[in-house]
Amino acid sequence: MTTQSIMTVNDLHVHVSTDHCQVPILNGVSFDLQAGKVFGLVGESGSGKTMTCLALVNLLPNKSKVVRGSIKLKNKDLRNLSASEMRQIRGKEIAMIMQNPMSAFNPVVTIGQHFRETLRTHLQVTQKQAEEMAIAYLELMQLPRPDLLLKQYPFQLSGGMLQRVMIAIAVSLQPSIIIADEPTTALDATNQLQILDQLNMLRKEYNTSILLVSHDLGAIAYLADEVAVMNSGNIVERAPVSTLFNRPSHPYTKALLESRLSLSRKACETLE
Ligand SMILES: Nc1ncnc2c1ncn2[C@@H]1O[C@H](COP(=O)(O)OP(=O)(O)OP(=O)(O)O)[C@@H](O)[C@H]1O
Repeated sequence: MTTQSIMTVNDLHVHVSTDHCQVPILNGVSFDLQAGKVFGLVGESGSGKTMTCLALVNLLPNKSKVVRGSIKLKNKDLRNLSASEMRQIRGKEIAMIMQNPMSAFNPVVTIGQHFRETLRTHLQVTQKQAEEMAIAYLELMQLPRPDLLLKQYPFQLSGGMLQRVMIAIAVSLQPSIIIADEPTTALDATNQLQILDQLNMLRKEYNTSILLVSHDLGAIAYLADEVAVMNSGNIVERAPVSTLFNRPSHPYTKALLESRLSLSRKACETLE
């Protein structure tokens, strides 16, 4: 089967301005995302994973900016788009699922309003059609009683349910790419597995490309086809998932895998 490249990131450099100088945060990051494939991004805290994700959707924090490189979505360079063109791309073409689902929702707005607003911003649908679509996508994410769920407020749902609602909203626009930055970190083990299974279902069902950022190497091994390892704003190694875990070549990758293994060993010893 041939693979289709959806996004190509080439030589991406991001700097943060301080009062005195420009601090490099990303130093020439390159990768591509393929339809129906999961690309995993791993690396220690502060290595630049989140900044990479934010750069792709033009949501870098204040004082930081892309200074070099290209981000091509289906051959269109996102760096040349206006703010309003970029708003159309976010959601419709590229959806983001973040670590803390609660912060993605307005606490005084019901799930139904969130859903309808997202759909009606991007698609020409009536309130009734938006409601029917919302119910269908909540069902797809195996959420019980979607009709009741639409009337509830975010704080009335558990973290796992809210994360699934966020994914349902993201998927309802059938984006080509889902950027999932630590999507399971805030969840317990059962919910973590469910979310990973649902992301897996989405890439198979809709051929969605997924950029999965996680410090959880188990989650990466479970879902990713290819993995890139980041260190200090650089991708130091990139390989198919089984190669990376079985035959890591870069010393930093070896150290990262070893440190996680020794943590698991220590946890097992504590339990013995
Ligand atoms: N809002 C910001 N303003 C300036 N610098 C930032 C900002 N957010 C992050 N940074 C810096 O950018 C670098 C990369 O951070 P980033 O959040 O991308 O790391 P990460 O790999 O996602 O880490 P983590 O796993 O802890 O989320 C770090 O040096 C960090 O201090």
